[in-house]
Amino acid sequence: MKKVEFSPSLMTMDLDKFKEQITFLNDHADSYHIDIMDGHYVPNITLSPWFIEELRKISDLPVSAHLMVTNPSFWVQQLIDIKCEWICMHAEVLDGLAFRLIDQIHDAGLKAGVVLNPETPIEHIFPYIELVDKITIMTIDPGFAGQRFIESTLDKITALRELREEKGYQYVIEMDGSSNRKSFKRIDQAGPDIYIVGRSGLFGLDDSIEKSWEIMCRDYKDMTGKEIS
Ligand SMILES: O=C(CO)[C@H](O)[C@H](O)[C@H](O)COP(=O)(O)O
Ligand SMILES: [Co+2]
Repeated sequence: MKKVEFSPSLMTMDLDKFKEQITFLNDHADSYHIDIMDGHYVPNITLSPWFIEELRKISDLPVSAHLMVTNPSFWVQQLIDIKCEWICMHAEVLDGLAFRLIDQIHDAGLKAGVVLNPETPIEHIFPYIELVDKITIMTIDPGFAGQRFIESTLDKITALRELREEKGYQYVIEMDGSSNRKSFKRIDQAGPDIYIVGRSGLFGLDDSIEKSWEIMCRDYKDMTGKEIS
């Protein structure tokens, strides 16, 4: 059974404890989730390629950029330039661009992901599903932490797992949005490979990142019976 991975969403970390939290998470998390928003695709602005370069000064963990932007071509090149391991684009802004950008990311030796909003069906990406390395299912409306968990989106995770099994596709499945004690059980039943954990599932649990991680592990075990190794 492949190990489930946990990827902290650093837009929800405590920036006044940046070095302390990253130093601890380097030994516990599987990767970092970096939300890049342009204030247009979503009404918010958060992290950036510059933030990734600052992070890389004290971390070697893989970085996955979640692009919530209207013009992905602009941001993809910037992320290629800094060799961001995973570049994940919203399917809703890829019409006429998907094959070109996925090729561009792969030609740079990096991994291409696609992200689906709650109302976007998995059928939307069928034309290029066999090309992507990761599919992220938004379990909330994008743009902010603390949003309502949309349970019906979990059906897409189950469908993607079954499709991967049936067709032999290679993508990993990631969930993004309000994963925490209240939702872990239902998310686990859907079966993603990667959990994004943000304020509600990790950083907001305690003032100490060590304690927050301990509480998250306890919450996950209480709700799923599984250890976060
Ligand atoms: O994409 C995002 C928001 O649009 C973020 O990666 C996460 O969903 C967000 O950080 C989740 O935080 P929460 O406290 O679990 O809501
Ligand atoms: Co995200």
